[in-house]
Amino acid sequence: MAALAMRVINRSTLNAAMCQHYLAFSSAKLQSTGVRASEALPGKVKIVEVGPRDGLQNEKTIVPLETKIHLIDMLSASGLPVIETTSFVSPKWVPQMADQVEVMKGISRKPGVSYPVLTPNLKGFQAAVKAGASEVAIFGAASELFSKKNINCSVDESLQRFDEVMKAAKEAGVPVRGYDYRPAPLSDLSCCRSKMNSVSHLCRYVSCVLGCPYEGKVEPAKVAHVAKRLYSMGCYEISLGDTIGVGTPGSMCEMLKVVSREVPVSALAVHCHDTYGQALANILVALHMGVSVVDSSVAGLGGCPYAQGASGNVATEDVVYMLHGLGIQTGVDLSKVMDAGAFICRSLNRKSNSKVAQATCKL
Ligand SMILES: CC(C)(COP(=O)([O-])OP(=O)([O-])OC[C@H]1O[C@@H](n2cnc3c(N)ncnc32)[C@H](O)[C@@H]1OP(=O)([O-])[O-])[C@@H](O)C(=O)NCCC(=O)NCCSC(=O)C[C@@](C)(O)CC(=O)[O-]
Repeated sequence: MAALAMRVINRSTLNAAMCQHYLAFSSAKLQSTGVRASEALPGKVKIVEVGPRDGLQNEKTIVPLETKIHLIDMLSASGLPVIETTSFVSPKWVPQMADQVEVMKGISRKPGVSYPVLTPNLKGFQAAVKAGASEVAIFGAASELFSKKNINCSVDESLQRFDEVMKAAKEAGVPVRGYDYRPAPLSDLSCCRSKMNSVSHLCRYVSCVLGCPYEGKVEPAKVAHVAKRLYSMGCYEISLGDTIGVGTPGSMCEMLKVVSREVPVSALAVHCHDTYGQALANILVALHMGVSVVDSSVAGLGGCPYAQGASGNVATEDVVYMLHGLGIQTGVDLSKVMDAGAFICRSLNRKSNSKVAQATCKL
């Protein structure tokens, strides 16, 4: 009994210390900007829906093309501003994404919505542009072993490949606005997107920012190094991926503190998998620290084929529910996202991972 009490005390002391650390950092940051704590959360958040790509890439059975297209069209009808649509990666590595050109052809592009696609190298970039992609995402990692398993090269080699993608795009005369484009305030995004619809620009991922399935703990300095390189290459948005969902509010806070010394927080997004049930708490910490772009996956689908044991992304339904509950605007119609979630779960013959969808079903 005494041992149990001691464990409880130790844990609460630890939590209190973590909280104090987080609050001290937030309030120092807030004081320097003159903002009161109650006003600290962003008024608007951009949700990047990754379900059709991150959500489906790990499915063992090939999802029919029509299902993918219908899912994307349902998601765009819900008001989501960005829908990561597919990957231009090797079909030998990720067979589920082999229909990328047909997916791009089949979707009904809604004005004002961005449909980025994943590209690991020059070959993928060229194919994506040929298929009419208006935005591409490159994806690196903060962990050497994960980089090797995921894209078959070291972190440095991957950065060289991304640099090549940038240069080739420039030489080929492909307008890559990512070089000097910075996201406009969210209120201006719709006009900005309509101007960007015909161009390609680059954004995105650093994986394993809070832990690696092969290396364990990842130092925030490594994350900051890769994020800084991507940012200085011209990526307008760097999404920090907790690929295996091991992060906690404490480690998220620590990592963001280090990364935001190198990359402005306005250019950072968070991408949280929910393996340990920490994703919403981690997102809330990120919002308090100034992040206003959040990745999520409808019905909490997903996982990375090269990160065994990683569960899906945080569910879009749950993120929207939390943000709206905090009075934060997203422009997303929750009931329509839930319809999209119900559709894909029926198609895959599986229960939704979204708590909001589960709760609503029971009501
Ligand atoms: C990067 C490669 C291609 C290197 O793969 P490789 O085998 O080292 O490449 P290679 O250059 O030796 O080429 C081998 C073959 O692939 C072809 N190839 C080469 N490039 C392409 C391409 N772009 N598209 C289509 N085909 C391609 C190439 O033409 C050749 O074909 P072959 O001559 O054998 O017939 C491979 O490792 C790959 O495709 N990896 C992708 C892995 C992946 O998609 N992982 C999941 C996404 S990452 C993720 O989920 C994490 C994230 C983003 O969500 C964030 C988070 O949660 O942390």
